[in-house]
Formats: sequence, structure tokens, C-alpha cells
Amino acid sequence: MESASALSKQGSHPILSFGVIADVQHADIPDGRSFIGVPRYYRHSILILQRAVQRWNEDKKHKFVINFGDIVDGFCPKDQSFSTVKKVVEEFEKFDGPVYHMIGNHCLYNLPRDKLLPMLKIPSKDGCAYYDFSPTPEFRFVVLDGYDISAIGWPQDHPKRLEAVKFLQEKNPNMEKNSPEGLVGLERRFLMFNGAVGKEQLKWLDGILQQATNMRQKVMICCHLPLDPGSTSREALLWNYDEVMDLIHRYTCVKVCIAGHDHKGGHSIDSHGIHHRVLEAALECPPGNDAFGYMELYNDKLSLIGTDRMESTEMCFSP
Ligand SMILES: Nc1ccn([C@@H]2O[C@H](COP(=O)(O)O)[C@@H](O)[C@H]2O)c(=O)n1
Ligand SMILES: O=P(O)(O)OC[C@H](O)CO
Repeated sequence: MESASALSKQGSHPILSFGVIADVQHADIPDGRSFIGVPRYYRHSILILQRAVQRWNEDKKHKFVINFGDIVDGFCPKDQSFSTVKKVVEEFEKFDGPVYHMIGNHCLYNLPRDKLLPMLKIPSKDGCAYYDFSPTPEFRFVVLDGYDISAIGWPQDHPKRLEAVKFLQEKNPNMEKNSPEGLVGLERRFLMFNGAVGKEQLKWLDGILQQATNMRQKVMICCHLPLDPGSTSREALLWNYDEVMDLIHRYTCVKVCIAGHDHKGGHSIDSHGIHHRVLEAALECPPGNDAFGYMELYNDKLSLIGTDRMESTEMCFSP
């Protein structure tokens, strides 16, 4: 009989599994709709998170949970921002293990970085929200800060905000900087609710990918904003997705990129065989429906086992 580690090497048993959820966007307000009319269930979405945590705990096998951002909605009354973020974080903390968070645009509509990051226990230097962790020697998880250069979340006079405002001014001629009106093709990503990975973060990412390569680790990239046009609406892409992907493509260690933000979800495989999976939002599930799941990590693939609206997906790694 083969040992557990031998079987694991062949891919029969997962090396580990972890829970996933995206875009809870909770607020204690009546149901509404997105700009294009998609129903949004702000009160119900926290029930999905509660069901997710209960299921992950019952499964007793998930080593950690990753939240892909936007735990609170921009329409949350601002005098309730702090208490709503706290309430949602407390639901995550009922999980029997670590929870890794990332920030989304809606989090930043509610709270500035200096309040938000400590609540989410995001390791931070100078207000930045990117970090990595390695739960098993064979793999490294990298969490990117897609709002590093952004018109939201930084103090008014912060150089990163000023850089973002100037960039949007140049790229989007509309008065309403969230409107893609008149922008053509992939230019439609130049909206205020998106952002970019800045130069220092790119340098940090380069170092992490070099280190992972030296250690023969496979890498999974997590970012609230999607990184591949094939996996998402153009309006939801990271501003400098091309720069980030050019860097990633210089290495062979990155196998998957997972994101939130584009609520309908998506999946693509890019020209280098990297899987890009955008997770379906909890916010847009009608009452009684769910959108959460867990991922099983193998040496040669990542399997997403989804619930209801979150589609199960098998992602085989390219060599
Ligand atoms: N085609 C669009 C889409 C959006 N906007 C603006 O963005 C805001 C946020 O959009 P949601 O999808 O999250 O509702 C929205 O309130 C609009 O101001 C737009 O102008 N044109
Ligand atoms: O984060 P939201 O709610 O502004 O939605 C973003 C859109 O899904 C991007 O297309």
C-alpha cells in the first residue's frame, strides 16, 4: 500500500483545503440593484457568510479561509460603517482557523486604510495591504493590493491618491469617473472603482516570485480585482493588469490567480496556461441561495467545490 504522502504526490489526496467567499457587501438596508439593474441583497448576504462558516467548520478539514474583499457595501450608512465591518469580521472569526482578508473598493468607501487594515488583521507597512503566506512548503499564496494606486481609501493629499486622480483624469474623460461611456475595449477598465498595483508592490512581487522559484514553490495569486481580460468584464480589470501579468509571466511558478469584484464570476486560462477564476458574489444571491465554496489544493491542480451560484471548477496546473 502506498503512503499518504506518495498518494498526495500523485494528486489523489489534497495537500490542503481552504474556504473561499467574495463580495459579501453587507449593509442593514433594503434590497437594491446594481447600476445595470442586477438585484443586490444587502441584508441576506451576511446569512450566506454565516452558512459558509458553519459549513466550513462542520467539514473540519479546511486549514484557513480567504475572503476576496468587499465585506461591506458602499451604501452602508456611514455612521454604521465601523459597526458593520466589525459585525462581518466577527462572523468570519467564528471560523475555527485563520482568515486571510483583502480589501475591495466598497471597504474603502466605508473606512480609511488606517481603520480598516487593523480590523482585518492585514499585515501592513505604510498603509499598504499586500502580503504573502505559505501554509505548506510546496505552495505560496500572494495577496495583492489592487487599490495601492487608487482615488479611494487614501487621505485626500496622499501621493498615491494624487497619482490615481491624475491617471484617471488622463484616461477617462467623463465627469463621472465610474462611467465607462465612450471608452473603447480594454480602456473601459479606467474607472474610479478600480485601481493599480504600484511600483514598490511590483518590486516586492518580483522578489516573492524569485524566492518561490528558488524554493520550488507553486504560487496562487489573490487580488480583489481580476488580472486577465478573459475572466472578467473589461470594466472590472485592474488598471495595470498588463504590467502585473508581464511580471508574472516571467516566472513559471504562478499557477492560478483568483479574484472577486466582477459579481457574475468568470474563468479563463491565459496564454501561459495560468488559470484565472473570478468568484461569484455572495451579494447577488437571492434569499436561500448561496455563493461560497472551498478549494482543494493538489500538486497538479486546484479544485473549487462551489455551493449554488459559485460554480465548481477544476484548474489543472500547466507544467
Ligand atoms: N456603466 C456604468 C456602471 C457604473 N457606473 C457608476 O458606477 C457606480 C457603481 O456601479 P455598480 O455596478 O456597483 O452599481 C454607479 O453608481 C455609477 O455611478 C456608471 O456610471 N456606468
Ligand atoms: O464593486 P462594485 O459593486 O462597484 O461592482 C463592480 C463591478 O462588478 C465591476 O464590473
